[in-house]
Amino acid sequence: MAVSIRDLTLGYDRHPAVHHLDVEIETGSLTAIVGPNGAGKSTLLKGLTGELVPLEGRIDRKAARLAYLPQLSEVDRSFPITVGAFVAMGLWHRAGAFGRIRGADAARVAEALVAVGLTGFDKRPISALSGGQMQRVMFARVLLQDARLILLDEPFTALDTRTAAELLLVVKRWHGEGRTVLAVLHDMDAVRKHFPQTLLLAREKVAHGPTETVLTAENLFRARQMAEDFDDDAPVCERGAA
Ligand SMILES: Nc1ncnc2c1ncn2[C@@H]1O[C@H](COP(=O)(O)OP(=O)(O)OP(=O)(O)O)[C@@H](O)[C@H]1O
Repeated sequence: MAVSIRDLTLGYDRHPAVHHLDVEIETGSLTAIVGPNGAGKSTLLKGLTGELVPLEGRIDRKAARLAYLPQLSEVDRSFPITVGAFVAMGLWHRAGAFGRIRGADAARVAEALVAVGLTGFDKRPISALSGGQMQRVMFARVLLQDARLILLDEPFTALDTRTAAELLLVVKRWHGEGRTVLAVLHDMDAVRKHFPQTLLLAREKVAHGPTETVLTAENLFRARQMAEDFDDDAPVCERGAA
């Protein structure tokens, strides 16, 4: 098991956004996390990275190192850093936070840029990139992290068809290499076509398992109904109080 989630409640200012979640993620699985807006999908990824500490329950993960691709909108693209330096951050596990990137590592950065179709972009400032190019740069950084557990938050949103298709191939390569991949997605057709496992979330788990058994009309209807009842002012643990 790559990730074991037990009775997990996550939230902000003690208001729960993910409620009493029990999920086991198999090692080497390729899982889509889907659900209505505000369902807690990004929150769950932040719990898995450790950015958010559980209000209740626990997360056990086998992999010591994970890679996380945040939503593009969360990345400060005005920060004065070159593409090469941004991608090289993926090598921190080798070089240390203040280590210098040189020799073989510089070659690795160049290779990662080639792999995402950005050959020769290393000296450009990230502020000069389009959204799709920036998304490719973030994929290159994940490539260098060489992590067994990879978390992707809306990796294909706002990309043109070609860029999305190319980055999907990168995700499939990670899956082929036996890495565990979890991706928050909104495009149900893409999920049905390319993601064998799905977790359908509406603050609580609606369903988890093989995609065709999860994305049924009945489950999607239930998730929508649960979304209508979302209460951002709910106390920290309604179920516990009941
Ligand atoms: N930093 C934050 N501070 C306070 N509340 C937050 C914060 N981030 C998210 N929330 C709230 O937590 C709930 C779940 O949000 P989350 O972003 O996890 O949902 P999501 O399923 O990823 O939604 P979307 O599909 O719209 O991206 C929402 O009610 C949201 O307003």
